Amino acid sequence: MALRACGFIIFRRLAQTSVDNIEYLLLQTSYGEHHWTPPKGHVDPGEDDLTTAWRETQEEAGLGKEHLRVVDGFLHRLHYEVRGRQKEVLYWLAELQDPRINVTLSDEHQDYRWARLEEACKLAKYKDLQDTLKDVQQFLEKGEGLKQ
Ligand SMILES: Nc1nc2c(ncn2[C@@H]2O[C@H](COP(=O)(O)OP(=O)(O)OP(=O)(O)OP(=O)(O)OC[C@H]3O[C@@H](n4cnc5c(=O)[nH]c(N)nc54)[C@H](O)[C@@H]3O)[C@@H](O)[C@H]2O)c(=O)[nH]1
Repeated sequence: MALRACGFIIFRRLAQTSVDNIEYLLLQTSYGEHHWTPPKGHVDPGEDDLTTAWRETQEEAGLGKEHLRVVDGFLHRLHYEVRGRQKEVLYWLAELQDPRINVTLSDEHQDYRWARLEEACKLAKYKDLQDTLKDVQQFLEKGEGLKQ
């Protein structure tokens, strides 16, 4: 069976009225190649996808429903291979309501970064993830998904 993981692309705006200061949250694994991704993780047996996204975001970043506003109408799917197995990753989009809220990491990650698009794309070195972040940026720059 294919691997399946779910999570959130989380962004914050330091000035809530502007779209030119959007930052994305990326976490760096404390294992393997120390790669950077948004919070996400494997779907447990019987768990629905969005529940997984919330659970993993809480576990990996310490952020929950009280901190995040989910953006309607955005869901991206990535497909890549991990150790010879196909993996599907679903990302919803959410805004950190108060940009001053702290991120709390678990043992699975050793660092995190709030990064603007260009830096986020450098950290997230996979083209499919970079393209997803660029799509998010365009979506937000069109004014979609933003609460003024
Ligand atoms: N010690 C150790 N332990 C590990 C290791 N590996 C896992 N653990 C354990 O698993 C638990 C985590 O479980 P969850 O949190 O539930 O799941 P996920 O969040 O799904 O976690 P993963 O890290 O398994 O999955 P990915 O992020 O998908 O990375 C897998 C590979 O895919 C590539 N890759 C990543 N992102 C992209 C992308 O966007 N685009 C493309 N194209 N490629 C991408 C990249 O090459 C990468 O190496 C940890 O607690 C560990 O116990 C490991 O190497 N050493």
